[in-house]
Amino acid sequence: MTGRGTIRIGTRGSLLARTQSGDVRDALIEAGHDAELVVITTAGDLSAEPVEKIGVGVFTTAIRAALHNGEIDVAVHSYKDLPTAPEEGLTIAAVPPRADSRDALVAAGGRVLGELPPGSTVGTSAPRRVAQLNALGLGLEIRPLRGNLDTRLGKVAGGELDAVVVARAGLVRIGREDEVTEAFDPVVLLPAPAQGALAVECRSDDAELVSILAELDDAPSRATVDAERSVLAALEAGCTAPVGAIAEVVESLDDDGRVVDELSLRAGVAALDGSDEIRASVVGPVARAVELGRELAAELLERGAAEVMRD
Ligand SMILES: NCc1[nH]cc(CCC(=O)O)c1CC(=O)O
Repeated sequence: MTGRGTIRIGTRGSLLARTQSGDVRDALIEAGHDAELVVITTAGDLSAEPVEKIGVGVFTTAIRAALHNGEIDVAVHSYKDLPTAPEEGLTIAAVPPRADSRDALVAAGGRVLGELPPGSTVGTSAPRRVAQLNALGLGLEIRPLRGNLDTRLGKVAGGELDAVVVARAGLVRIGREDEVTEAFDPVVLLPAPAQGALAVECRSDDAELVSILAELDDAPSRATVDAERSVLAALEAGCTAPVGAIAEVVESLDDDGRVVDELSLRAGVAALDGSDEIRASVVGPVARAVELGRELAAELLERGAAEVMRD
């Protein structure tokens, strides 16, 4: 037990947010600390507008404000929702073991993507998903989609859409992974940088809490997220940009035949209408995660990524 009293964890009110914050609370309790959830309503929860309209960071600003003013001690974010710029006075003290980073299709009739005929309606608002789905050239009708996961899945069950594309991790967290009809290999659809990862944040000057939370950190998960977000930052793009990235820790053999961990990173950008797409990949030391991301972004830019994203 710590002498500091109950650790207050700020969370959005959605089932997904409460579940993932609840996991962090449970991990803290498991480690012998007192912790509780404090639900905070964000502008993103109140608006049905596409995220590109209401702005990057819409889900996280209110929670960070509560952290700054001391209403809460810890914020648990979906890492992919965080702007790439670091927040003054706050520290990401832990990246817990990451969930599946892949995007998932939930289609009527249990169909996979290749079974959807041209003209099928597929709901998703993320420009990254729109662009990559269009680039596949399947003649799909991409429709805007917002709201919590329950609302999104309801559009398929209710017959309004033939399919939706969402993050598989979100469905796993709310116990609805059974509804996934296809988990997209990144070769088909590159996930959002940091998808499936959590960022556990606290005030930088709360040294005691920084070290308590550090016990929840998973180094490989942090390395993959650092690499992916480094691509995004170097492209000067935000979480609503048509940028996909996935990093994985893979085993390889060094010059002496010893098994060593390396970081494999793939990333790409696509034009919203699918008319153009650029992808690249790199493999290197895990300790160079951020540099590898920057190098990959530089290659993408050299090959015209800025122009592709503008189209
Ligand atoms: N943009 C919304 C969002 N932010 C985090 C998740 C859940 C998955 C995750 O933690 O990456 C989702 C839903 C989705 O993209 O389908």
